[in-house]
Amino acid sequence: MIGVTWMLVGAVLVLLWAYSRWKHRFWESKGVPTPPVVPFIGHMHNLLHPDKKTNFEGEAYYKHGGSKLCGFYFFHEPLLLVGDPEITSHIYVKDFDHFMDRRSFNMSSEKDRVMANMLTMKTGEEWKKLRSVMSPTFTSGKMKGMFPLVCKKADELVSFCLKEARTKPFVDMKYNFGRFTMDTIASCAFGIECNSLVDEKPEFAEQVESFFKITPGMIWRLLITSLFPKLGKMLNMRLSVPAVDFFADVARETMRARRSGNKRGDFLDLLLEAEVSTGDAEGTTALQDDKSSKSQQPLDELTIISQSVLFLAAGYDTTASTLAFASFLLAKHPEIQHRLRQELSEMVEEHGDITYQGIMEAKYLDACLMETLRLYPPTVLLERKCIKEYKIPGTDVTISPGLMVICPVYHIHRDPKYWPEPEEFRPERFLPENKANITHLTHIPFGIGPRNCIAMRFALMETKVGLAKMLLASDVKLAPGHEEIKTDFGLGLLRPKDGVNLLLTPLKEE
Ligand code: HEM
Repeated sequence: MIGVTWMLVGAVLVLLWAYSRWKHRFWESKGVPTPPVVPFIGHMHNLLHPDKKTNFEGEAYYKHGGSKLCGFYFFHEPLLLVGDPEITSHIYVKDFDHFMDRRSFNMSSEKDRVMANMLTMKTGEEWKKLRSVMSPTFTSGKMKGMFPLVCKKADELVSFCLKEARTKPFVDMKYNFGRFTMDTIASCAFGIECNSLVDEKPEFAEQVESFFKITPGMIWRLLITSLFPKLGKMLNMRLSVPAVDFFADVARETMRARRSGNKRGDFLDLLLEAEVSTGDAEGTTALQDDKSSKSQQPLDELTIISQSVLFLAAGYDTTASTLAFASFLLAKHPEIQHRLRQELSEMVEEHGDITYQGIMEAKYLDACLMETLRLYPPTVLLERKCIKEYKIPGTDVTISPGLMVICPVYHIHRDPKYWPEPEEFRPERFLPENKANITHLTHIPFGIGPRNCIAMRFALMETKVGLAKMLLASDVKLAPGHEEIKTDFGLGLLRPKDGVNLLLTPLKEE
């Protein structure tokens, strides 16, 4: 009897193994190279491990995919890594109607309603409608209107950093830039003064940090809800962090105050004005309602709150990390810092102050930021979901709806095929006279095509003002013992791991 049981167990295992082998032949059958695969789990152990993920994708990109195409498996689910710029231009731009969506998550818990309604999570027509309502926030006219506010916050940042430099052995610029970007986005988008640079315990900035901390619990919840959605629903598993509720309350209160108060012409007003008739916060959103899609989109409370929380989170980390990496690179390369300061001083001399036009025309400032974003793109991967069957141009590979396509931004940005001596910090690559040498779609820190970063103009203005004000006020050097930077790739976001510690020397009498 025991012998029969063991034989049955053995037969089941062999069948399961054969099934797994068959599933893992998907890419082979299409002629797409794949790194060695582990039965049942595929490449999941590498893809979910924050420390291994980027190296693994790099190895796949260069060694197996020849910088073009490479197949992965998340358990048995196939994913496609696309590095070739020509194919990328088809998938992300020309044939965007086949790849409009990003990955979807099974968010069945009531507590995930705010996250589930963010622009980043929306799909198809709903995404299109919401994006067109939100896009006017970032026209150049709106940017000019926000410029004085950004300058005010940058002045506060500079005086805070110089004050710290007098009393501390070094200044943690990642921490301070994070407070600056939090205050700036809260002020520009909502008129909220959260004073993160002044408060001893800045609540906004501390809450927002929890969005970016990966915990084992989070990974488990993600795994369970994606592999066993019914179990996730039964257990009412929440994917969003509790800080979402904190920011949702802030957005709700600000919205109510704004309805009865003055308009500022900011992001919140824009969304409130789109709310031409009252939506139902408890039910489906106006964007889901076909009857309401005639001309003007009435936005319901939930949609407005979700986008507000998204802006606070998205506006905080990406720009703060960019500024922190830029200040680190400039401290490491004093000759580049000197040249940049010279350009900035000439700009101030010509325009009398830091002006919108001056900042936008400063070519070396732009080149330094572009080179920082090449070496340290805050978003290391771009994802799209195939929504209609698609034959990849120039290949015999056809992919079906549901398949995820991944563009490895970080590795493309460091591919020696496109960037000679890719590890070197060389802003000249982006000066107007050299820009023609850059291969199209090999510098993509803000993403690609119609679903790229909606706030790119704002992010560039904010980082340029922050950096310019900082460098005009102070010389920056690496603090002893902090000559190298450690990076963290969790959740596909690249951030400095243990802060960016610099020595600041004021350039003017205080
Ligand atoms: C240096 C700063 C920033 C960088 C490098 C950056 C980068 C990106 C990237 C790579 C994407 C994905 C694009 C794609 O899939 O093709 C994205 C999307 C997005 N970003 Fe940014 N971002 C920055 C700042 C900001 C700021 C300040 C905000 C808000 C105020 C913001 C809001 C968004 C939103 C809402 C999306 C989703 C767009 C959509 O799905 O339609 N980003 N960003």
